[in-house]
Amino acid sequence: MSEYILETTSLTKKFGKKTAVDAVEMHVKAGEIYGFIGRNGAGKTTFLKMIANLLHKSNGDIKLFGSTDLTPARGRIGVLIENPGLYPAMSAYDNIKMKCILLGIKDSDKKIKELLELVGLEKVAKKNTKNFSLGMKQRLGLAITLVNDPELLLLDEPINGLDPQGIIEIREILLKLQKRGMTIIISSHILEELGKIANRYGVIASGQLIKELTRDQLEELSKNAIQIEVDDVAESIRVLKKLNIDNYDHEDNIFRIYDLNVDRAKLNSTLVVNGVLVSSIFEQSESVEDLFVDMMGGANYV
Ligand SMILES: Nc1ncnc2c1ncn2[C@@H]1O[C@H](COP(=O)(O)OP(=O)(O)OP(=O)(O)O)[C@@H](O)[C@H]1O
Repeated sequence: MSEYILETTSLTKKFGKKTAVDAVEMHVKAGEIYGFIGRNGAGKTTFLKMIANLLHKSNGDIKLFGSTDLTPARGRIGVLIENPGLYPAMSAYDNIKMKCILLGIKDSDKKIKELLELVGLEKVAKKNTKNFSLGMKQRLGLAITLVNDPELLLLDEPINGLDPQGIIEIREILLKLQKRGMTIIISSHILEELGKIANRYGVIASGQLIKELTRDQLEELSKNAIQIEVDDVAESIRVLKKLNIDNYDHEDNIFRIYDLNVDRAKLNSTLVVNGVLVSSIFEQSESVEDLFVDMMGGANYV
């Protein structure tokens, strides 16, 4: 069986000539919180809608729970995309009850109370939802999404428009759900908040999944390092070995050395003596925020 709960291959959606999702290959493992990051219009909602069968794909494949038989698999997911769609004249309790009735769940009282408690709305259970704050509405929407005990939750911008307290509340609920074994995909353009809870990230820009990386990889990238750009990778590796520098990695011709005590002048001159052209050498410390901005195409990207 596939190690992924969700796996897409070349998943594509075109609206006329516009390619909103462009050959996306996403990989989500069981138990992860997957942060799906991209600017407005990058293609997050369109992607999630295809997974949830709210939009037909133009091309590519979707595998859910290791299977391409998506009808039963979709019964195991919960979806909160765009507004929660509440009945404003009904109480929080009755809004959840409506979903239970729709799904044919009988004797739902215990379940409804548990869900209200999970999302911190037990004290306002009998109040009409029309006077709820945005945060309360989102939490109720989440509770409704959980009625069928989904194993995978798709949340599209669930913290959009929430105040800091509202964001913290949603974050805590998601962490509780993860502890229970749920897998969660959460899309957002608010990088900082995802940075705190996600285990894996997918960065999307102009419909393309630019990068997938784990939290460990992200932390590694945001560690302080001496960064050097060289013209000869093989020779540089030999020089680093000669200088007993082994705490480094490199991507193409850019090396990142994580030992900040390395003598930069000596490093530079040794490389040059060995025929390596060094086009830059500097200490780099990039915040997680900056890293994401870079991956999404820079601060001025539109
Ligand atoms: N039904 C549609 N018809 C035509 N174009 C569409 C349609 N839905 C989305 N698009 C376009 O596809 C692109 C991706 O939109 P999408 O809503 O998926 O992005 P997003 O990352 O979710 O951004 P946002 O958070 O602003 O919704 C955008 O350029 C959008 O204008």
